[in-house]
Amino acid sequence: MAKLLKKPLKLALIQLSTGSDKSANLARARSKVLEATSAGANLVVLPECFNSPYGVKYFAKYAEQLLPSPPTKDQSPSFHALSDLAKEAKTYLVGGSIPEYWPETKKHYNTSLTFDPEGKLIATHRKVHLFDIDIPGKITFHESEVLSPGNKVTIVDLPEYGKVAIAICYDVRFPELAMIAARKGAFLLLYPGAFNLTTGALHWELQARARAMDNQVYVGLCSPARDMEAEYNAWGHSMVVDPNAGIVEQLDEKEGIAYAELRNEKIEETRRGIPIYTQRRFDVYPDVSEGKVKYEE
Ligand SMILES: NC(=O)CC(=O)C(=O)O
Repeated sequence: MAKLLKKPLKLALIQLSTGSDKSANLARARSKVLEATSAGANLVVLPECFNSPYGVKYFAKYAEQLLPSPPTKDQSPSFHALSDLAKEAKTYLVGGSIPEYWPETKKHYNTSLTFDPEGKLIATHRKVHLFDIDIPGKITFHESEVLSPGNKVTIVDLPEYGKVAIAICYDVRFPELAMIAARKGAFLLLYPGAFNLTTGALHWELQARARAMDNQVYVGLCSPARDMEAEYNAWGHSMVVDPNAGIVEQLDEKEGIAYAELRNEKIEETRRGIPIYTQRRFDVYPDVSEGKVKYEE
């Protein structure tokens, strides 16, 4: 069996307290990322909308221009803060997500930027599935009032470690995306995400464990910390799940960092024990990772 994860990797998910002051959010993210790398993290993840409050009315207000890449500091202070931070901390950094504006098309996106330890941008993922839901008496949310969807599966190859898939929050509910990434060789599926008190209680842990179980890979969900003063109350509970669907680490709702040591042996042991990877019946149903798939490495 080829090694999906070439050597052990220490993952850190930063469950960040965020507020309405973008500069303060960026400064707080910097101090927590440096704390994580001081503790030995090689790959650090920030939450969805880590530089702004999460809400339809905030997307345009906080949006930054990311294209053409690289943007200037005026166009995207967050791009430069993340790039500088990855370099300073000498880490792979998944910059949660930020609201993006592309003036040529006048479209907004919910976009995740990933940087390597030299500060180079190595992946961009625009949230593919927009969070449009209506649970009467509980929560109504329509990202599509402002945002446009991304249109690809995103996989990034970290040369020393292997392939990691990056998607955002509601994307976790679509098993096809995870399955495609896993079948293209990802050892880890990462989702910066901000579930809420309704959907978090229902499905946060279940989604993480289901994606891990279906694909026998590691899964990381990284939430903002809960703020009961904010209009949108994030669920928190950032967590890492192993390839056998076991919870390696899960936070409560407060600010914190979830750490996990990821090892290839755990993937191999899981796949040896329950060998669904070699038992698929593509003569009965199609392989979703083949054919017309838009993805980018
Ligand atoms: N915020 C999201 O995109 C998704 C979410 O909260 C959910 O799926 O539940």
